Amino acid sequence: MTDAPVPEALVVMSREAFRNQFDSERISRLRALARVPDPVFVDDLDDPAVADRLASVEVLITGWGAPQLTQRRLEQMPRLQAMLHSAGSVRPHVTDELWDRGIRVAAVAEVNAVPVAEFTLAAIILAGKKAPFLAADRDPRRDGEAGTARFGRLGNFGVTIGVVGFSRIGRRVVALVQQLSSVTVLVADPFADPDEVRAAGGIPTPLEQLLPRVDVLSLHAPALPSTRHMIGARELAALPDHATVINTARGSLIDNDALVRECTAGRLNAILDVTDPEPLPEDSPLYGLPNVMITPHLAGSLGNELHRMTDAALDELERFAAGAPLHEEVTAESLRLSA
Ligand SMILES: NC(=O)C1=CN([C@@H]2O[C@H](COP(=O)(O)OP(=O)(O)OC[C@H]3O[C@@H](n4cnc5c(N)ncnc54)[C@H](O)[C@@H]3O)[C@@H](O)[C@H]2O)C=CC1
Ligand SMILES: O=C(O)C(=O)CO
Repeated sequence: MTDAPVPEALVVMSREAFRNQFDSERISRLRALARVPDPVFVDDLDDPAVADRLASVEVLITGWGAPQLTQRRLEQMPRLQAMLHSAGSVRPHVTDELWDRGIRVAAVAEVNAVPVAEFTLAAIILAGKKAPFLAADRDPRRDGEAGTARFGRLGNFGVTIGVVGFSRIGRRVVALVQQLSSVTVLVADPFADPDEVRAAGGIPTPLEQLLPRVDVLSLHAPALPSTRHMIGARELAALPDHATVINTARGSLIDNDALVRECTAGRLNAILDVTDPEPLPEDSPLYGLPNVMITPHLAGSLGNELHRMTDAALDELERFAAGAPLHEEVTAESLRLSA
């Protein structure tokens, strides 16, 4: 530690997020790293009762439920020096004014990538076994070969996996699937360095060449205007019969209507941790299909995995307080292609 002054910190997130992310041990660590007058956290920056805290705060630890830090809000925080985001994407919370004012921004997306990649590995293995679909199948013909054939080829030996987005999560998925005994991993990402993809065990492949070759398509690109419906009717039609689409990224990457058509026809299977819209309307045909497994956006953050994100944000606070470089600093430029 240096003799740098101890910064004043405040946690800004929903009450539920705070309860999930900050147990007494982590509140103690926060208090050891920073001056934290009461309240430790606020969920409403517009509450007049917190105006004094905003006037003196130097570091915000943000999370789910935090508002966007607009110019108006930043004017309430004249001493703010850093925003350390302890949840998934920082994008909805930031504005250019942060960087214009020289406020430093850090994220924990690398840490958040770990459980998403692990969930994806599990989904890929189960998709090979067709386990979620066979478990959900209520067709009396499901016993034996006839049952399994409805969902496609069975098994993980020799499968081809298509990874879209050599992102933080995509890279981890490519690394994790190397542990499977015999898989081919194709990677579509126009911004990735092909040598890095090859070094990780993937084969750089343009999306249109990847689609017809995969047993499993796993999406890991960020939600940007350029990625909206990147998997549309044409791309889904290019997938082989019985391929499984895994989406842990964002629902907007897929044209939902086209996916509904393919899955209702029984031609494709899907494992969806994210949907468009989210949640799906109660009458969405996707709910009733045995070839579709839907989880409620849980891949990245649930239960004890939230503590890993809190710890990573507190590690950033420790670095900030010591005047050390931040581990995952976000700049306006680094957000251009990012989640
Ligand atoms: N299900 C969950 O709980 C969670 C989902 N996510 C989502 O997972 C996805 C990946 O997150 P990260 O790995 O942090 O993303 P990231 O921010 O690391 O992704 C950036 C990379 O995506 C790639 N990319 C950009 N445009 C692309 C395109 N058109 N085609 C292919 N690749 C493209 C580029 O290589 C870029 O560097 C995001 O959509 C994110 O919102 C993230 C955390 C939790
Ligand atoms: O915030 C995100 O990006 C998530 O998807 C939840 O971890």
